[in-house]
Amino acid sequence: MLAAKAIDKVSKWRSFASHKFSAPLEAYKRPLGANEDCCSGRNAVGCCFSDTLNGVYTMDTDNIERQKGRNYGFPEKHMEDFTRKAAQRNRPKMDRLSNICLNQGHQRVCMMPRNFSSQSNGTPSIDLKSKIPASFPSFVKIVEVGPRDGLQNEKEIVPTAVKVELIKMLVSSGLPVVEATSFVSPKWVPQLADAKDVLEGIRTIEGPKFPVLTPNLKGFEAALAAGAKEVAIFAAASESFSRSNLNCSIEDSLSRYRDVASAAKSRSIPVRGYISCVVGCPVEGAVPPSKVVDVAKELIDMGCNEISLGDTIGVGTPGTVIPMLKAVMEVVPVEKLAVHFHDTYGQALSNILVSLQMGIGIVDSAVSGLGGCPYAKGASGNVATEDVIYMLDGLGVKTNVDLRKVMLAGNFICKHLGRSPGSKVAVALSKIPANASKL
Ligand SMILES: CC(C)(COP(=O)([O-])OP(=O)([O-])OC[C@H]1O[C@@H](n2cnc3c(N)ncnc32)[C@H](O)[C@@H]1OP(=O)([O-])[O-])[C@@H](O)C(=O)NCCC(=O)NCCSC(=O)C[C@@](C)(O)CC(=O)[O-]
Repeated sequence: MLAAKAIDKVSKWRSFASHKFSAPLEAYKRPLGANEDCCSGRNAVGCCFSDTLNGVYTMDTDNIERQKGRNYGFPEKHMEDFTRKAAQRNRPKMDRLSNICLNQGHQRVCMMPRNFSSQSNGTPSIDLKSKIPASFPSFVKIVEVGPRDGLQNEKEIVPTAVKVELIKMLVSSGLPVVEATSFVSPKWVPQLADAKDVLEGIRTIEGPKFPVLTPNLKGFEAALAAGAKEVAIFAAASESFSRSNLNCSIEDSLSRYRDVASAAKSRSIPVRGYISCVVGCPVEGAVPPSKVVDVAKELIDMGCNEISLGDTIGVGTPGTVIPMLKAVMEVVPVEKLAVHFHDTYGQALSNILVSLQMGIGIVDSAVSGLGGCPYAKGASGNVATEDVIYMLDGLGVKTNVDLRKVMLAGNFICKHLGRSPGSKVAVALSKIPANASKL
């Protein structure tokens, strides 16, 4: 009797599962018909790029219609509308956008020309510049944070000579800013206890900027004594994270930073301000944009020349990042804003893309996707510099950074750390024969 009931339950589940999962999956495998849209929805550019990159792109719109009521935790107004009606509404826009990704038919990727580079070779068959929003920057400044954000979280302490060599390799790639180290308490972050020696090792390098993190006046004075010419202060939008990272409240940290900023001003030292947990905190969960705005305003008022908005644990998506950026842009001019995404859920590039579309022209990243914060459990590495450059090259956005040289730096540090390079670009290129790649 019991067995019969169980069999009945299993067969009901099977029929439910086959309806719920196989039908959409089959639809996903099916190539698009001539009259079907490859992309639909308000955030159509992101959808085009990410989904075409996954290969064949089709949608079971009826199934999506059924699931439309589902909310994945974002406010309704930020939900994407993938319905067939939306597709029809967006048809003219999509017709224009489809040129970006689909000149090669409905079936395959748009970002992978045969030479395995994201750059078009020769004359581009499509005019990308005319497709992107006017606010999209033509140049992006990449702030390389690998030697600091990347190495602060490594279990094994990396020798100073290796750090110095890494910085030199990164500089040789053309990176304009390489965050070198932190002058924080060595009890809190022993990995960067050699900050003074690292700065000594790069003292003679001219050209790029080497900002260092300073959590208080003690760190600021030590950094200047060691030759630092730029510093960064780092606050949080979440009270809990501030306490675990800095051992004090947000207000107390800001009060310390006012002292640092005023000391820096008197010596003409530029100060970058970080805000951590701009969309989510490992303890408090979702962080409302208003909290980020409050801290951003304080940092800008105390004289920071740049504010870097950090998704410390990498939980953001365009759905949460866009409203946060919109709110912060009310109090900080867009040219002073940078974005700093960790890639825990694989959303970093999408988040960067929407940030660029909103006019932001400064992006933080770490070679080979190194990184994570020792006081943010579960945070994965930063977005990989290689992947950011690959995307920007593909968009025709200038960085003046040589991707191959960044990859060499990535190989170097990963070899030292005993792991394979972590960028998607490095993984992809490792799978194709060397002579097939013209990257
Ligand atoms: C802020 C403190 C110092 C407070 O730490 P505390 O224990 O509250 O401070 P304290 O004043 O009681 O000092 C404790 C000891 O540290 C010394 N000390 C105090 N300050 C310094 C200093 N500057 N340099 C060197 N030593 C220092 C101080 O002299 C004393 O030494 P003792 O008397 O015990 O021998 C500590 O919490 C700290 O160092 N925190 C830094 C944590 C950190 O570096 N986190 C990672 C960077 S943030 C991040 O990664 C996020 C970001 C930026 O990437 C963006 C994102 O992704 O969101």
